[in-house]
Amino acid sequence: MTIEPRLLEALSRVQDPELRRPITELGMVDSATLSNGTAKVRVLLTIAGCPMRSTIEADVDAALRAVAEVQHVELTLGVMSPEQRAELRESLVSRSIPFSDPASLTRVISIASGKGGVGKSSLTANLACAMATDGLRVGLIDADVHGFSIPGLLGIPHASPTRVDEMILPPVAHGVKVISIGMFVPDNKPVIWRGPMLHRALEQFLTDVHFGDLDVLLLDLPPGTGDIAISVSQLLPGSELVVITTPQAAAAQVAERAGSIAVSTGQKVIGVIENMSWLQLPDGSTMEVFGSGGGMELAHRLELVLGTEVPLLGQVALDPMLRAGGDKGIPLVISHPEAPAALQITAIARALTHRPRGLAGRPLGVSPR
Ligand SMILES: Nc1ncnc2c1ncn2[C@@H]1O[C@H](COP(=O)(O)OP(=O)(O)OP(=O)(O)O)[C@@H](O)[C@H]1O
Repeated sequence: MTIEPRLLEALSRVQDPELRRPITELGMVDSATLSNGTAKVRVLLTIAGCPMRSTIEADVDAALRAVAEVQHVELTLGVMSPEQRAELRESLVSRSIPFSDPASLTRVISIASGKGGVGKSSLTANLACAMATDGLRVGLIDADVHGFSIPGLLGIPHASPTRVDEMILPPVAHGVKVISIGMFVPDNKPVIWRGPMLHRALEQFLTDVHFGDLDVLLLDLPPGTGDIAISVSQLLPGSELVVITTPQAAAAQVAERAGSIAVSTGQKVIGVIENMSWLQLPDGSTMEVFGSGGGMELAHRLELVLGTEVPLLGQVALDPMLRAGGDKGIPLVISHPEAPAALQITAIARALTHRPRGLAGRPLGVSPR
């Protein structure tokens, strides 16, 4: 195997679109020679039917043509042998959950709600896209076993992960690496597993799915205080919780239960988001369709229960375009980033990711009830 150093340098700038690592590090460059202005390169794909074949081909071609001495490119594509794939897998797959390592720099944030329909999944999808738009490396796990809506909200309702032997590569939508329990059950049927089955499924996701280095991992939890919330706290002890509510007093009371689960799981509740806070009318006035004050009330209640500071991270207006964006699979923060609701979500995303080391989630010195 010969690899010409100038070509190697150029090829090190080509990333495998799924593994997000330079192809030179993944053992994909089989040979690369340069003679009389012709670069002859052989690149090995991880699997025969690699869906990213043409992207890799184009990226390699462009990288080689950027080398001053190269006038012609002769690129051939091959496929890794089972031994080469095993070697690659060994280098990538860790048998433990990378995000539970105390040294992990990934911020893990679970999004919870007291009941369904408050916009938890819509906000999670938009928050993830807002973070990715800000240049962060974002993963999103749809753990809402009662209704896997995240792939649809992100425009990839039928996407399935790519498998390289036992390694699972998540599909990417709007710059977010997405995995959903729905991608592993036949016909996207709701899952009726409970307790240990769910725990095992989540554990497998977190271990086998290769997310690569992430800045943030968001989890869309099922509404209420179910088994998944407990599993998340056990499998990802460093994970933090955000609770979504609507402005209605009754909704805030139900949401308090979802937040106060943190007392027993030991998770930090880092804030509350109030969704559907008001509707902007054509004359410029606002209508509080679902009442007001629920977000603030929930934040106060959780502070009392948990004995830690729980800020209201923001309020998001009702916006028919947000609903339409969800139906089309293009989140509002992407399609209409200037819309008030999109700006509110982006501000919350920034508050979550650029949090100064404040009191949020830390004991206030008040005894929990
Ligand atoms: N701010 C908003 N403005 C307008 N529509 C919204 C807003 N937030 C959510 N919706 C709409 O409300 C409905 C419920 O939202 P979503 O499915 O995200 O809720 P959820 O809390 O995740 O529910 P579940 O947990 O039952 O899946 C959807 O049709 C969604 O488009």
